[in-house]
Amino acid sequence: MALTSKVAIVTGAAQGLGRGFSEILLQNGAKVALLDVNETVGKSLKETFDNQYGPDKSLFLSCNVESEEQLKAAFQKTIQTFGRPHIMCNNAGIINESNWEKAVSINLMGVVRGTYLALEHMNKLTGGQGGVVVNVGSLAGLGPLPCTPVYTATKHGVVGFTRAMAAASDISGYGIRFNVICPAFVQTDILNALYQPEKTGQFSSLIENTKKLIEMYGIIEVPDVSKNFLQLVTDETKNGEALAVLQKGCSYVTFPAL
Ligand SMILES: NC(=O)C1=CN([C@@H]2O[C@H](COP(=O)(O)OP(=O)(O)OC[C@H]3O[C@@H](n4cnc5c(N)ncnc54)[C@H](O)[C@@H]3O)[C@@H](O)[C@H]2O)C=CC1
Ligand SMILES: CC/C=C\CC(=O)/C=C/C=C\C=C\C=C\[C@@H](O)[C@@H](O)C/C=C\CCC(=O)O
Repeated sequence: MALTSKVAIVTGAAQGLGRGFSEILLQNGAKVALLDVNETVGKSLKETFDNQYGPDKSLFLSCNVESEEQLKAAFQKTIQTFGRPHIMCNNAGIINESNWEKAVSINLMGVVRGTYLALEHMNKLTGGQGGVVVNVGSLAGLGPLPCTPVYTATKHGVVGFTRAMAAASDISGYGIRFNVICPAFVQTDILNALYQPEKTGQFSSLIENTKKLIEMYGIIEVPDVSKNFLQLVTDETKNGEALAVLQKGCSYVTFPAL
């Protein structure tokens, strides 16, 4: 998929991986709707992108992915401004084992909400142009992260949901590809949560295990993930793929055929 003039929507775009994904899409000629609950940082990023890529290449929209109404409004505003979307990245996510219902609502339900809205507007069977959805899982979506059982569950859910959507699209002919990116530890603010007892809750005592995992896997930088994200967006042979991104390199996950 060539990205020139394509329309992308990225959730959690204000910072971290979402900012990286948005930036590489802009660098490759796409127009990007930046959705985030953090208005201050999101509006500041929009100013930065305006200076780098021009004022008509990105759009910041305040949006909480816990709200179906706000996501629907963000899609409508994107379509009014740029036209129908071709690319959807459901990236917004948190760590909160204390308020685990919030983590489920954002990390898993927010991905379902965003994916279903993308299907509604991109499905070739209902007038859409087709396209690609890249959901953000985690290495914790492929194996357990002991300090965050619910976060692990949400990410396993994102992986399974995305693979099922890819299979449904293949069978039904939506013309949409669905892939999931599964990074290990990346240098962003979310890592701070691992050291905050109010976020790790009853699993705060596992901090030493977490530190060992971080030592074992290392910490990768956002651009190393963004370049692999771009592969999932542009390579039209990729549907139903889970791409693990580790410090030692990246690999497409082979799942057992049961
Ligand atoms: N940093 C890491 O080590 C890894 C992160 N991930 C995933 O990457 C995604 C992005 O996280 P990071 O960039 O690392 O963290 P981050 O905390 O730097 O960025 C998360 C962004 O999502 C936004 N956000 C949070 N809740 C939201 C909501 N309800 N609605 C809309 N936006 C919301 C935040 O305002 C922030 O801009 C998450 O899904 C995370 O689980 C996956 C693997 C590794
Ligand atoms: C609490 C989350 C902190 C930051 C965000 C995030 O998602 C980071 C995840 C980083 C690492 C997760 C590691 C999980 C490790 C084990 O469960 C393994 O079983 C993972 C499965 C396959 C690993 C493949 C490999 O090591 O080559």
